[in-house]
Amino acid sequence: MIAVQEITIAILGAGAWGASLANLAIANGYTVRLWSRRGSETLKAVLQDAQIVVSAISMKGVRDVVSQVQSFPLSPETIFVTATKGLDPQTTRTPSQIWQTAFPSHAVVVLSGPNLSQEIQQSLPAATVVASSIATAAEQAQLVFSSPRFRVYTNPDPVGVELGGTLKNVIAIAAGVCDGLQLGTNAKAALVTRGLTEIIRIGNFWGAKTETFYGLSGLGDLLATCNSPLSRNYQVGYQMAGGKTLTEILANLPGTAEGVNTCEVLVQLAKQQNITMPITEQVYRLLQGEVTPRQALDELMLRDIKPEYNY
Ligand SMILES: NC(=O)C1=CN([C@@H]2O[C@H](COP(=O)(O)OP(=O)(O)OC[C@H]3O[C@@H](n4cnc5c(N)ncnc54)[C@H](O)[C@@H]3O)[C@@H](O)[C@H]2O)C=CC1
Ligand SMILES: O=C(CO)COP(=O)(O)O
Repeated sequence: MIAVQEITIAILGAGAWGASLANLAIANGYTVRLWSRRGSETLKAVLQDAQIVVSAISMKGVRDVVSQVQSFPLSPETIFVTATKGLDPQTTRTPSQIWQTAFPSHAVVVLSGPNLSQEIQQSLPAATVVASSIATAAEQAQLVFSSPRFRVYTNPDPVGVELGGTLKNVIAIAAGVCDGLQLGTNAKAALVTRGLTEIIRIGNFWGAKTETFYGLSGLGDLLATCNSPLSRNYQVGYQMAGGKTLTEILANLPGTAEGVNTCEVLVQLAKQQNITMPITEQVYRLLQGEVTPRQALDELMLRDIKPEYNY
């Protein structure tokens, strides 16, 4: 068995999440090299001899970074761990699908869960999920990040785990609007629950398992993000309810709110595939400036009455 000090982990993306993941692995004794496009280390030097490559790049940079990584030699044993929560606007692919397509013979692991980075940086207790079709790769990622303050579960449904983290960002924008308009606890519960129904509906289209969405990376992350002012996506909705424009909000937001772009991709896909996503549609119209927060609420409340489920 290799000692952890001999395992080198390259972390790509030194934003809020990349830095948090680096600290977790360093605390466990791993050799960690952190790369950012504005940092002093080259990508080549960071990738040299890395057994595990973790990507915490925001979605807009993933395809570019993947193609840069492709130009360097890597051992066939190198495992990729992706922690990005977004969708590629051009292909509607998830980040793990992009990594897997570029590196078809490598194991790819998705890391996703209710993980607000500021809480993790304070060593508050949290749990997450590492998912891969290759169980040993997920187990290796589990060892890298597990600690008495960070409980890591394995899971065999990578696309389900990844989509849970990605799709909840759109519902978190709606939750921010709900709180910003002071619509109450009943409204919030209804929104989050119907949001989960919407997530499952489109997630199933992608081939994700329904049960995965009831776990940490689905319901867990939905609850965390829809209830915390630390969430950037929640902040987008909350501040829009307060009358700010999207441009004003994004100009002052610390880091990335992936839900804004994810929403656009989802609306297109839902239209193409005839999938009903009323909350996502209203979030999209709000972000586009087509409706006010109050009009979006009315549109949702005045939809045709119907059964809760089509059993
Ligand atoms: N902050 C959080 O609490 C969590 C964030 N995430 C996800 O992790 C991802 C990153 O989030 P944060 O670290 O918070 O964002 P951030 O905005 O703090 O950092 C983004 C990182 O991506 C890099 N990047 C962006 N475009 C790039 C490009 N074209 N080429 C190279 N690098 C590029 C930036 O330089 C930066 O290092 C997002 O998908 C987010 O949804 C996941 C879990 C928790
Ligand atoms: O994904 C997250 C928590 O799990 C972070 O949420 P935000 O990107 O909305 O800040």
